[in-house]
Amino acid sequence: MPDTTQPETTRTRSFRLGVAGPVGTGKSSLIATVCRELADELRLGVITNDIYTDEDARLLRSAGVLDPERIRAVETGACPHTAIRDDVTPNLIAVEDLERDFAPLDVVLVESGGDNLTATFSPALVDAQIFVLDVAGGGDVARKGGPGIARADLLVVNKTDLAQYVGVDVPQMVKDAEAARNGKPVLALSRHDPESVAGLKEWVLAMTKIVRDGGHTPIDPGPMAPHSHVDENGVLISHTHAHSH
Ligand SMILES: Nc1nc2c(ncn2[C@@H]2O[C@H](COP(=O)(O)OP(=O)(O)OP(=O)(O)O)[C@@H](O)[C@H]2O)c(=O)[nH]1
Repeated sequence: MPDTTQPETTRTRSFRLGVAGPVGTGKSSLIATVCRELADELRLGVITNDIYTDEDARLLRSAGVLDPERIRAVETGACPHTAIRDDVTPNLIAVEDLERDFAPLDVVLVESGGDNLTATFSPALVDAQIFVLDVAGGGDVARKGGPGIARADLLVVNKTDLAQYVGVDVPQMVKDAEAARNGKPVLALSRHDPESVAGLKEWVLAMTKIVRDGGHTPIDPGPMAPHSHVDENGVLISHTHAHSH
């Protein structure tokens, strides 16, 4: 018997958690880790965003960490931040379809396409967001700031196992990140370090509870910085201010 004592929204609406960050910092791997660690405790779904392919979704399905049908891809066909900030409709439809098909889901993880340091999710799409950096991008990245680094709900400094090979001082990088974030949490993570993986698991569980209890207000980390990129026809597109597309 369906539970008719609760309003529709609370029965089908999941905690929507965005994962953004520059190309290759480990967003898909982090989502795979969350699924591996929490699939027994939480009912999970995943939406990936790629520009032209469903590669990230296929990679996650092949990792065998979640029922493959709970992992769906949105092909953005445009620069990744458009689909997570400016026109979130295809992503919202994908999230709502997943929530309906597998109701009730506890958490839907939405992976952004790899972009630059400035891409963050709109609060219209996700309730909270993780921004992922990695040590291989250089120890000074955290100091450079940007909306994701400064205001995402969690900043992850990933692949700490590689720090020794790229000459990065992880505690210093974390300290710099904390200084840029006004007390918001920073997690040094490596999938090879069980203690750090436990820290990630703990954060997701705690945030799930806070969002479920209505104790969290989604925030917009801030507008895009001016940037340019080449579209599929090789034409240079410049976005010179926050709302240029
Ligand atoms: N050494 C190490 N490598 C990692 C770790 N996490 C991810 N990687 C590797 O980093 C590379 C990129 O990881 P992905 O998870 O595909 O990164 P992504 O951010 O999803 O990449 P895009 O979707 O292309 O932006 C892969 O070769 C991963 O195996 C980690 O904790 N330690």
